[in-house]
Amino acid sequence: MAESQIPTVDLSPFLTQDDEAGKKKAMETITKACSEYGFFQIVNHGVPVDLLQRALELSRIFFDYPSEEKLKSSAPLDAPLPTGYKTQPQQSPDKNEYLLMFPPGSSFNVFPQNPPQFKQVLEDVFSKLTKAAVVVETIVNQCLGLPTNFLKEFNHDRSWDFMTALHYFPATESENNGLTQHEDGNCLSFVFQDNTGGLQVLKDGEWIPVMTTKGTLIVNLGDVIQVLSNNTFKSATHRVVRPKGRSRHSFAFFHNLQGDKWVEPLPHFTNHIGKAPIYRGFRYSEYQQLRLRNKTHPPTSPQDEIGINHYKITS
Ligand SMILES: O=C(O)CCC(=O)C(=O)O
Ligand SMILES: [Fe+2]
Repeated sequence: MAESQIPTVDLSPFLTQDDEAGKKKAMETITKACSEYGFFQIVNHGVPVDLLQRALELSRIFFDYPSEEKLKSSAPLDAPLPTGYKTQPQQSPDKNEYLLMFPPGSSFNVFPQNPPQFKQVLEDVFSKLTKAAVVVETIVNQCLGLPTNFLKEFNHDRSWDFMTALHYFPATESENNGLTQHEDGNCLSFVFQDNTGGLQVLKDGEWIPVMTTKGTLIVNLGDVIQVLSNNTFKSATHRVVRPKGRSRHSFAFFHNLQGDKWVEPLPHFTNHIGKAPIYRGFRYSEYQQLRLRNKTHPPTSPQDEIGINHYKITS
């Protein structure tokens, strides 16, 4: 029987106290989790618990509206990713609908008019999660033994960060896929979900259900960190399974890299330690476009989706 929880890390030693022992303990837990499977959860992260709950409530109200209302906040595809309300293509195995936004103030954003408080709450959650992500990125930087502020400087442009509010439809008798097994393409992702559960992480070949308590944020590493660290830290494999008889609501926040950035294994994890690079370098926007195509034109077989192995050096 698999352990039913992923490790929980208290971020207060980094935010409010000068607690060296607390920091050390947190870093040991994060290093272990990131080396093995790329997932952990955080508490005392600085994002108010009430705000996270409010966002889930308003999201539920929004997704309960009829299609005509939701489609009012649908936008054409002119941003790095489509913003506003979207449904998955008919042939997609992912049975969800979502609302996507870039940082508050981005000209790409299209917000629903209703419920009226939704826009403000989405913007507040986004801003708070941005701050939490910078803190976690700094900790990951330290866990990887990189020079101080290396990741912060490498990933200094926040304009490609994005967030989705997700609604998963209840499972049918024959089928329960909500979001197919995948790794995220970005640097770090944060997820919070309602008490329905359904998020699962692959750990030692077993799917572990991630049940969260109110206010806990789930963190997973993405492909950019895996490539930069030459597989020292893992991009987490995860999926969403839909329960029967009830909808599921969640939010995913993507601490993302600006598209022009060049991504390749860092010398710290290659030349400096006499290890061959596992990936060839690539421009991040190219990878994001390939991944977007997986969504807009889902391949017949999910195994044919393009992931980070596209850049793996094979010989
Ligand atoms: O809805 C969730 O819990 C996870 C979402 C996710 O993994 C994603 O959007 O990449
Ligand atoms: Fe994901």
